[in-house]
Amino acid sequence: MNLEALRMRLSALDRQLVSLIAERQALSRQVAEVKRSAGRGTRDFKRERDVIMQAREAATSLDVSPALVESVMRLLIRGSLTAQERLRVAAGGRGNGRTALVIGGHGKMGRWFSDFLTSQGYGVTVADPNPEASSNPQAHAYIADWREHSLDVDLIVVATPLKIANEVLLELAQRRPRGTIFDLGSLKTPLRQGIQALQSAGCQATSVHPMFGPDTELLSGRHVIFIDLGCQAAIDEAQALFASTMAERIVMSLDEHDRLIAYVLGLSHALNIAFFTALAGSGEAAPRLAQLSSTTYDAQVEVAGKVAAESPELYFEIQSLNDYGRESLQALRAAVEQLWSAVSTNDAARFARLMQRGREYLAGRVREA
Ligand SMILES: O=C(O)C(=O)C[C@]1(C(=O)O)C=C[C@@H](O)C=C1
Repeated sequence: MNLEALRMRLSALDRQLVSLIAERQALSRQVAEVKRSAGRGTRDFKRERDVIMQAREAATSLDVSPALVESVMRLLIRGSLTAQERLRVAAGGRGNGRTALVIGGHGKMGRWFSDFLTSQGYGVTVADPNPEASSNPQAHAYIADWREHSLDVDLIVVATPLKIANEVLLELAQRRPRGTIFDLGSLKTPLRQGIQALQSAGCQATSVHPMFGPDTELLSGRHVIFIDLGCQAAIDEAQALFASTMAERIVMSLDEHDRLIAYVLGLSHALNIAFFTALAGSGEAAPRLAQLSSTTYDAQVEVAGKVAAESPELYFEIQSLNDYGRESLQALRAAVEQLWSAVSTNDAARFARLMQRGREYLAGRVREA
């Protein structure tokens, strides 16, 4: 058979594969329905393991790489979970007849949240000075300035950049709206004033930090943090929005949040910024490096590339506005200093101790992917 004929056979097989995937997805939606009426959760880790083991066995008997088949199965299960989670959120119908205002709803997380609320049946109004950028213009009502809104809604989500969010919370506190109010800030200490004003005004307020980016489709394995501001009704209301998702929900205090975020976001961003700054400053070496690769280097470059593409304004806020931010940046300096002194004094034992300590620390916290 010539190349052309072989490629035609491959294309025909690919079409069959795609229609089998469609059939699998349709079946998995039926499974979702059955599990929901039986009151069972969406994710079933034991079943996933069985599905993967069966596929690996079948691969072995057909002389196909079990690793290849396992990765395909994992993608398919992920596809099932995404579709099933969406169905559940929609069927949860929390928003039926309820209304929400998303201030800053045309920003990245604002758009994610507006769509999330719409999928639950909320009537969503987006307030944003930028008229463009709606992900779904038919689905949401739009107003440029939230100050012109009556605020007579069940839910107000503040999704503006951090610098503006504090002002918005202060102004909201003055108007004392009836609905539940929360912001989506990556840091909470810069919002302390606004949050306290909401508390003293007797508003039903909490503060939420979705620990995922705006491109996230599946919430399994993701975390959402809720800040306890002393109003349990607000926490319940905000948590209920995620009840039909697979996201893990965590409640903590405002200070604990920022202390932890200084490491989770602050340190990991800082490390990547240091990495690409060092590479970019490596002069002659930089273009040559692009032609080489190693597993660790490639993985690190991929993460660093994502960090470099993020908003400098947001990333600067995360470094500079956190009351606890200096602590993690200093920890990074101290760590580089320890590495430097082990290497520059040719102290192999000290270097090995650094590696050993890291291995022990990481072994204690590795989770299943
Ligand atoms: O068997 C189920 O319960 C499914 O929902 C299907 C499926 C799959 O795609 O195979 C998807 C998610 C579950 O966690 C386990 C398996």
